[in-house]
Amino acid sequence: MPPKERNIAIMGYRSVVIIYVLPAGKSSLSIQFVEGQFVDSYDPTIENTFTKETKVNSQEYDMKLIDTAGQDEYSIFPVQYSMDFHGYVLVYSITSQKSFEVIKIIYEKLLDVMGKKYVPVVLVGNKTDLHQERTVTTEEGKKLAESWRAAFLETSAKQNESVGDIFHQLLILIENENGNPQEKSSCIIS
Ligand SMILES: Nc1nc2c(ncn2[C@@H]2O[C@H](COP(=O)(O)OP(=O)(O)OP(=O)(O)O)[C@@H](O)[C@H]2O)c(=O)[nH]1
Repeated sequence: MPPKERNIAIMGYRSVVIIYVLPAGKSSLSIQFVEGQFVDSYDPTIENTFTKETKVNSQEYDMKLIDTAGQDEYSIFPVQYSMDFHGYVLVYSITSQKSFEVIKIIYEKLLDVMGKKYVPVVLVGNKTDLHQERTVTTEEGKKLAESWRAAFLETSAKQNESVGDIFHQLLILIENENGNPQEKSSCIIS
C-alpha cells in the first residue's frame, strides 16, 4: 500500500502577555514528536511546517504537521487552516484555565469556518509534569472531548509523555471519518 498523505494542524492559545501566561506548548509537542527533543525556550511561532513518516496498523503515512501561530479569543480563525487539512490537534495547558477556555473558542470557530458538525480532533492537555500548578482537571478535559466526539490525552512535551499517541490517535480518527474503521490499540512505528 502506498503511503497516505495526511495534513494536520496544531492549534492552541497564545497569550499576548507571555510573562504571566505561557502558551500551551504546540511547538514543543511538534518538535518532541518529529525530532525527539524538548527545547526549553519560548519563541512565538509564526508558522512552522514539519514532516514525519509514520506507520499505524501496517499503513504508512506521510504526515505534514503545521504548527500554527497561537490564537486568542479575539483572533479571526485563519481560513487557510480550514482547507486541505485532515485533522486537528487542539492543545491547552493543564496549568492554564485561560488556555482551556480559549481552546473551546478555537474549536467553535473551526467548525463554523468549515461549516461542519464534526471534524477529527485530538484534544490535548499539555504540561502534565507541572502537576503542582494544575488548574484544569483531567475530568474537565475528558468531558469537553466527549462533547466534541474527539480523542483526549494529557501529555508532557518535556518528558515525552504520550506525545506519539496524539498523532497515532488522530490518524485513526481520520481513517474512521473516511469510512475505514480502525482498532484503537495498535503500535506506532516512527
Ligand atoms: N514544563 C513544561 N513546559 C512546557 C511543556 N511544553 C511546552 N513547555 C514550555 O512552554 C512554553 C511555550 O511552549 P511552546 O511550545 O513555544 O508553545 P506554543 O503553544 O507553540 O506557543 P506559540 O508558538 O506562541 O504558539 C515554552 O517555554 C516551553 O518550554 C511541557 O510539557 N512541560
